[in-house]
Amino acid sequence: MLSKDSDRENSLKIPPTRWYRLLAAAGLRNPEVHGPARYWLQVEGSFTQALKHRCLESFHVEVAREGYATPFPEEVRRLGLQPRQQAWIREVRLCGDGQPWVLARTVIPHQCFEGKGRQLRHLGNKPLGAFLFSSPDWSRGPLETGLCLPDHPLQPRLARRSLFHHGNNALMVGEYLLPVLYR
Ligand SMILES: C=C(O[C@@H]1C=C(C(=O)O)C=CC1O)C(=O)O
Repeated sequence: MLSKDSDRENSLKIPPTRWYRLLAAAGLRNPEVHGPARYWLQVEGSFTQALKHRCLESFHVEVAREGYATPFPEEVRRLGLQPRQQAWIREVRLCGDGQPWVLARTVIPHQCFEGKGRQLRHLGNKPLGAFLFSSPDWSRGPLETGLCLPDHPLQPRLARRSLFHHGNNALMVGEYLLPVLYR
C-alpha cells in the first residue's frame, strides 16, 4: 500500500506536458480546461498575487530545486536555445494556507542575468513574480495552455506558461495546477 509520504512526493512531480497556443485548442483535447480551472489558466498579472487573494491565512514559496541543468528539448526549442545549452532552472511549490497549490518551473538562460537580472539567481523563497512585475524591463508574452500526462491522480493535469522578455532575452515560466486548487 502507498504511504501518505510517497503519495505526497508523487503528487509534487511535474508530469510531461503538451502545450497549446490557444486554450480553445487544448479544450478540444480536454474539456476540463473550461471548468473551474479556467480562471487559473487565464488569470492575467501576477499569479502569486492571484493565489494570495485566494488564501485565508498565508502564502509561501518553497524552493524544490534551483541551479544549472539541461532544459527539456521542447523548452530548448521554445526559448530558441542552443542544443545542450544549460540554463538556470528553478522549481518551486506555491503554497496556500500551508499546502502546495501550484508547481512552478522557470527556465532562465544565463543571458537573463545581465544587469538587474542578476537578482534572478538569488530569489530564494521570494516569489519570482514580485521581481518580474515590479521591473518595467520585463514584459510577458501570450499565455499557453498545457495538458499534462500525470501518472498519479494527485499530480497536475493542467498547466499554463508564458515567456517573459527583456530586450532580446527571454525566460519561461510554467505553472502546473495541483487539482486541490480548483476542485
Ligand atoms: C511569475 C510569477 O511568479 C510566481 C513565482 C514563481 C517562483 O517564485 O519561482 C514561479 C511562478 C509564479 O507563478 C507570478 O507571480 O506571476
